Amino acid sequence: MREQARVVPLNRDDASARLGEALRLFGEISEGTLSVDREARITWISEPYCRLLGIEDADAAIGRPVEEIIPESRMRQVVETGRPILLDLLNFGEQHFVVCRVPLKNAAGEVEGAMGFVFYDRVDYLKPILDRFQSLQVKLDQANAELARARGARYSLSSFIGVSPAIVELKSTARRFALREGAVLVQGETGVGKELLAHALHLASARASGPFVAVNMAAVPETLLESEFFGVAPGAFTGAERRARPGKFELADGGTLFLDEIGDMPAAIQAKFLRVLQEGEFEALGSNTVKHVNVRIVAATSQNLEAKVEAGAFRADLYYRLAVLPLFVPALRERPEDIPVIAERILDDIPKEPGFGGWYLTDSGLDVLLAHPWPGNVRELRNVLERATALAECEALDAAAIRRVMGTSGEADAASGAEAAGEPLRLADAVAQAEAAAIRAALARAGGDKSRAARLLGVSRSQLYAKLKAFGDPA
Ligand SMILES: Nc1ncnc2c1ncn2[C@@H]1O[C@H](COP(=O)(O)OP(=O)(O)OP(=O)(O)O)[C@@H](O)[C@H]1O
Repeated sequence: MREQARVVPLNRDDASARLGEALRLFGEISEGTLSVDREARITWISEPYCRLLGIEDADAAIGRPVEEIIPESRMRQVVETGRPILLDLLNFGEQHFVVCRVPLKNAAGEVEGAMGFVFYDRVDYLKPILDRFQSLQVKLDQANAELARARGARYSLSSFIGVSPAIVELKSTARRFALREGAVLVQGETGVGKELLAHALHLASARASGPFVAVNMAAVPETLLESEFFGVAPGAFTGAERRARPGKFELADGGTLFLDEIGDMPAAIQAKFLRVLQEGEFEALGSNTVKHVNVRIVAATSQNLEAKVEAGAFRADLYYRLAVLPLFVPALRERPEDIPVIAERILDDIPKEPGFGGWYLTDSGLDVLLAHPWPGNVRELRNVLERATALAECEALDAAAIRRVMGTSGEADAASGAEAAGEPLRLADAVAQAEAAAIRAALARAGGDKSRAARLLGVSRSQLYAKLKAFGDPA
């Protein structure tokens, strides 16, 4: 038996009597009823509604602000605006209710409170819409969970391998910096693990459960950087971009925004960026609404940013904002004691052949690694080991197995490995070798500045970046 709603007597005149009758009817078909006073404090709640909400003592709810009992309630909005919300979905924990909320007014038209009616899925005609809503909600939750996983940081400080005094000290400084809120600037040659360190900083910070969002300045075409960072308001452009799109700042709200290759940030974006760092606010493209975000910045560069500032190619004020907490990752050749431990970890991660015990370096193999200058640092070391294991005949990697994939120039190159092994050189490999050589020469002439190197090569920054990624060894 459904309980009759005990509606406040409203028979002061005909109109209020009719309203009272309507409310009673609503109360009869609804599966829960609630009333609040003009301060949105609960004045009455029906027993079925208490059961739906899992409330044992209805009296204990009386007099409490409605949000204390139903956090997502919008009854306060109804008493504040005097306008009903005739059809709405209310989330309560895992449950979703269809609700209807109406204001209660006195003869003078003043709001005295509000009534809310709840319809659960036992009401047949609501079942299809609730089922559909619930299945969409499940899909949305799954998509959000996947997105959060993809955006989350993957590497903690324990994945940053190193036993050299420089790395031990770097990790201890990073641990302290992680707990602070200032921007971190990670500097070091390409492939030394700056991105890995950025992930680790995020995971060791109070923001660890928030998003980790990365943007590579060199990989995004200059014309798209602004929308990438600040997002696009609905209708900002015609055609494909008609829909709103959040920018990386918004996506990183409550977490960390990692800016890789910060030295490549175009001057036009630098000014806008500085404003966000100073004021914590920005406007999406095509919008004049200011958005506020709480984002921690971790930036990385393999260029000498101070020299860029002196040359006027990077704003000094932005540099000081970014380099509040500076970290420097030394090159691999300056810490040879890290090579055996990093190599061991990399080999552990490489899938083993069935029946194999696992990859390992012989003394002569290790000597070759120790003698190499590693211009591409740990990334190059990883590539060498991956290639060596791909071509190796047994699990022991000796000097010959390593040299074979290092090429005569001492750099990792699968094609030259094949050549050395007497295998025919495919045209694609030959082209790739020539491209890699041209890129290395351009990077050397440009002092590691990828924008300049791209100009020298006559390609865009993003094209150069794509090539570097494809070669796996940008040095
Ligand atoms: N200390 C380390 N321990 C384990 N792996 C490492 C270490 N340093 C770097 N690596 C690995 O080397 C590769 C390159 O690292 P990462 O991309 O972080 O370098 P980077 O300095 O950001 O390079 P770039 O400047 O080219 O973007 C990654 O596969 C990373 O996991």
